[in-house]
Amino acid sequence: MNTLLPKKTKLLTWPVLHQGKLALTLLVALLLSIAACSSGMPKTWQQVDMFDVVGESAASLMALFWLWLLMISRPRGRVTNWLIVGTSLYWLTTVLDLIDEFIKYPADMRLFAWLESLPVPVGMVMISIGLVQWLAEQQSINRQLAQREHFQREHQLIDPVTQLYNARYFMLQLQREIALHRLTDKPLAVAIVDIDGFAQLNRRWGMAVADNCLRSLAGAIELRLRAQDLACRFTSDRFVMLLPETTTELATAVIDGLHQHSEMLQPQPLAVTAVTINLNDNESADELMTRLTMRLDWQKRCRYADGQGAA
Ligand SMILES: Nc1nc2c(ncn2[C@@H]2O[C@H](COP(=O)(O)OP(=O)(O)OP(=O)(O)O)[C@@H](O)[C@H]2O)c(=O)[nH]1
Repeated sequence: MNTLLPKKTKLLTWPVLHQGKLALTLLVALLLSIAACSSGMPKTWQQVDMFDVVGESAASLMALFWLWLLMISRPRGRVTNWLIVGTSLYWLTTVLDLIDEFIKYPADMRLFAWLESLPVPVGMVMISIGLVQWLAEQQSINRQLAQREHFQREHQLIDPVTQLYNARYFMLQLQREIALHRLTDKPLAVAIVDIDGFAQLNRRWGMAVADNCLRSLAGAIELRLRAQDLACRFTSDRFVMLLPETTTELATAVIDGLHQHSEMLQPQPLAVTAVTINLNDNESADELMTRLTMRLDWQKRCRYADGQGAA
């Protein structure tokens, strides 16, 4: 079952936006009916063809229903005007057609015969123009919706605190870079940076200060990267860097610089543990990241054992 469809369509909504057009159409229908009835003589019951009456009534009711649907569903505008005026013309001719079943006009009176037939093609042409413009309008709306959806998808990949891309985006880019690495065989390095004692920093200074620390570190990381590199927030206090065409020596220099930078950060100096590794042959993105985080955890244990990390 399609759960996107509304459970109940409200057909009895008053067409607030088009009540002027509705009133005008009904007034014209009334005037035409009075003019038609007063211009001819009523037919006897023997002259009335009930099959025709049923057919004409159904056509008239359906046209009125289409008009109503347009009026309750469409906004004001050019496309709507084409559709409503065209459908109104068509409906008015069906009303005259129905009256014609009960009224016999004088033989020399051609006016109502014309009014019954001429507005039909005009109305049909207007409806067709409206439908073509409706199609163009719908395509434009679809394009806008697609752009909005793309924008939202992009924003789901961005960490709201640091405005860096998140882990999901990092993994997508890593897979892409690994595929490129296999073609070019150029070195590919990844680095991970973890703040020491971030939970304690949170407890001591509060969330707002801790968030500022995350932003400062994110800024410091971005400062050290080249245009082709990528930095992302990986988990709570962990950042990852993707460093294409980078040897271990170069990547180590980047994270050494980051150590110095983080110790001078405002509002709070940070101690960080950082590790970098290069992609091995035939290694997948997941395997690379598992190796990287295992190396980081080992490094943290060593730092804490040496008394360098936070308590
Ligand atoms: N301010 C802030 N804190 C966060 C955010 N996301 C996660 N945290 C907190 O970050 C802390 C991370 O704790 P841990 O993973 O133990 O990190 P740690 O205290 O640095 O421990 P080690 O990594 O072993 O040094 C937790 O207290 C989380 O509640 C965030 O967006 N902002």
